Amino acid sequence: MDSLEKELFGSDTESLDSRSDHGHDRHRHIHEDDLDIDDLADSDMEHENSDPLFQSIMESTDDNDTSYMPLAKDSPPQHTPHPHIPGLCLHTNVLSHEDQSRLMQSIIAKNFFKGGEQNQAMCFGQRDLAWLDWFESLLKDSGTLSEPFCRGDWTRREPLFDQSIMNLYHPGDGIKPHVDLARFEDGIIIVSLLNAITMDFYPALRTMTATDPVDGGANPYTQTSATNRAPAHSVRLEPGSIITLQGPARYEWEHGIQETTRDLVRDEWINRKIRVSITLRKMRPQAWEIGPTAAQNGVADRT
Ligand SMILES: O=C(O)CCC(=O)C(=O)O
Ligand SMILES: [Fe+2]
Repeated sequence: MDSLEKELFGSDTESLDSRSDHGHDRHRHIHEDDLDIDDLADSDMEHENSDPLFQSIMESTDDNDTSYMPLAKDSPPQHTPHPHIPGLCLHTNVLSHEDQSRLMQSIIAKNFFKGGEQNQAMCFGQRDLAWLDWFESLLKDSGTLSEPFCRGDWTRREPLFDQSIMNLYHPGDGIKPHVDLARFEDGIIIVSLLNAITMDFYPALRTMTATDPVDGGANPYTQTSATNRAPAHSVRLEPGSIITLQGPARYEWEHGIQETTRDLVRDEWINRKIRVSITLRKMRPQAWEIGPTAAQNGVADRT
């Protein structure tokens, strides 16, 4: 456990860890005006060490278990477009341990998951995401947003992101296959922290377009798709990695995470551990006009 503490809060060890659970009663909706602008100021070690989420991360660590994937610190970022899903690109080795620690410290300091009692938090606007400028530079410097992996039309938009969902997964937790709602623009990124998980992709039962009504109106879209479908493709999301979704990957494919405690990775079952993800998106202008109710409905249903 000492090793994880080092990893999280200033480190020279090789790996990080995490996981979560959900339920829609447990969603926490955060609006800019509700938040203190205290960024990392209160993220001192004492606070983190007494935080139940931090404790839970610590408890999920098993020094003898090497199944979680170390982040190759000295490896450069790699950008791998998916061979069968146009617009999906996996970017590995983007966030170092220090980068992940910085984000985790910020999440814990903001108490977004209420010490681990809630598994999803949404932020509208940028005010509570004190790390966003730094993070956008990191994305650009790492080549994650470069052509041909990401189209310039969205990577040059201002602001790049103004909506965020943070998800906490404990072993056994998942997220049902879904296409992200029409109220978000094309160009979505998902950042994986702490531990690896497998994300599955399915051809969408109902595809979407960039011009669908933001409220789903005439073309209602259900987040929850039919069960019992075998995924067409699976992608292993390592800690420190990012996936970018644009075009078909964003509108014509569903993504989801199975509710299971272990994933089959290259013939080997790997137990899940606590994982945190950050999804960053930009609201379509019309979605802001609909107001906070529509914005609140923008959360993926993790029940
Ligand atoms: O947690 C993840 O990796 C996926 C989250 C997601 O799909 C969403 O918030 O829409
Ligand atoms: Fe999603």
